[in-house]
Amino acid sequence: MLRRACPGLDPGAAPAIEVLSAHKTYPNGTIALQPVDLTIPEGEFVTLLGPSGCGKSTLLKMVAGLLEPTDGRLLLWRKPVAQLDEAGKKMAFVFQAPTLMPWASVEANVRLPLDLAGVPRSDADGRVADALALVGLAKFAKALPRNLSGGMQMRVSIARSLVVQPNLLLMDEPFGALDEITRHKLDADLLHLWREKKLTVVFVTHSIHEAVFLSNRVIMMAARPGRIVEEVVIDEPYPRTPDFMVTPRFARYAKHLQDSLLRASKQNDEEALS
Ligand SMILES: Nc1ncnc2c1ncn2[C@@H]1O[C@H](COP(=O)(O)OP(=O)(O)OP(=O)(O)O)[C@@H](O)[C@H]1O
Repeated sequence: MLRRACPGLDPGAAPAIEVLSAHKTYPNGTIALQPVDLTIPEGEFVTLLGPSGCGKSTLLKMVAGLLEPTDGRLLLWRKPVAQLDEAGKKMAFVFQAPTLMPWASVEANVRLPLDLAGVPRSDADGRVADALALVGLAKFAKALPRNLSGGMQMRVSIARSLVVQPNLLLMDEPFGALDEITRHKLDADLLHLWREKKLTVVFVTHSIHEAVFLSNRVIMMAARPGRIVEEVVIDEPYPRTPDFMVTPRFARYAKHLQDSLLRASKQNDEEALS
C-alpha cells in the first residue's frame, strides 16, 4: 500500500515540480513550513492532506509563485517558477471560492484571463466555448453567476482556469464548500479532465475520501511547524468510478490515512498546548 512508485505514470516522466528544501517563515515569525523536498512528475495527481495550519496552502502558493520561500528553491519543468513560460508550460490556480464577477456573464468570466493577456476576441471566443463545453456548461454561456448553483459556479471557475490551456493545475480546496453529491460529481469530472488533458494536478483537501478517490499519491502533512510526515501511493487503476469508494481496498486506504491524520492532528494539539 505504501510503495513510492506511482503505477500508471510514465516512469520516464520529467519532473513537473521540484520543491528543493523550500521553507517558509512569515514576517510575524510563524514557521509555516520546515524545509520541504518534493518531486512531482509530469502527469501525476498529487493531493496535500493534513490538519488545519499544516502549511498546505503555503506550499501550494509557493509552487504557484504567489509566495516566495524564505529559503530553498522551487522549479517547474526544471526552471524557476517565474520562467515557466520559457519552459513552454502554463499553470492555473483554482481557489475554494469561485470568485466570479457577478455583473458579467459566464462566458465573460471565463474569458477574463484571455482578455488580461490581450488575446484577440476572434481566438478567445473559440477557447471559451471549448472550456465551457469541457465542464458541461455550454448552454449557460450567457447566464449570470447568481442564476447558477454553487456547483455550477465552481465549474465556471474551473473553465476559467482551463481556458489558458494549462499543463499544471493547482487547486486549493476547490470543492470544500459544496454538498457531498455535487463534490463527488465534480471529483469525477476533474479526473476525466486530468486524464483527457494530461494535466499535472496538485490538489488540497481536508477530505480523506476525496484524496483516496482522486490521487496517485497523497502527501500527509503535520503542523507546528508544517512539514511532510508521510507519502501514500494509491495503487489503483483509473478510471475510478464511485464503485471504487465502496471496496475494501478503498476502506483500507481511508483507514490508513485517517490514522495518519489523527497522529498528525494529535501532535498538533499537544504542541499547541505545550
Ligand atoms: N500571511 C500569513 N502571516 C502569518 N502567518 C500565516 C499567514 N498565512 C498563514 N499563516 C500561518 O501559517 C501556518 C500555515 O498556514 P496555511 O494556511 O498554509 O495552512 P493550511 O494547512 O493550508 O491550513 P487550512 O487547512 O486551515 O487552510 C498557519 O499557522 C497559519 O496561521
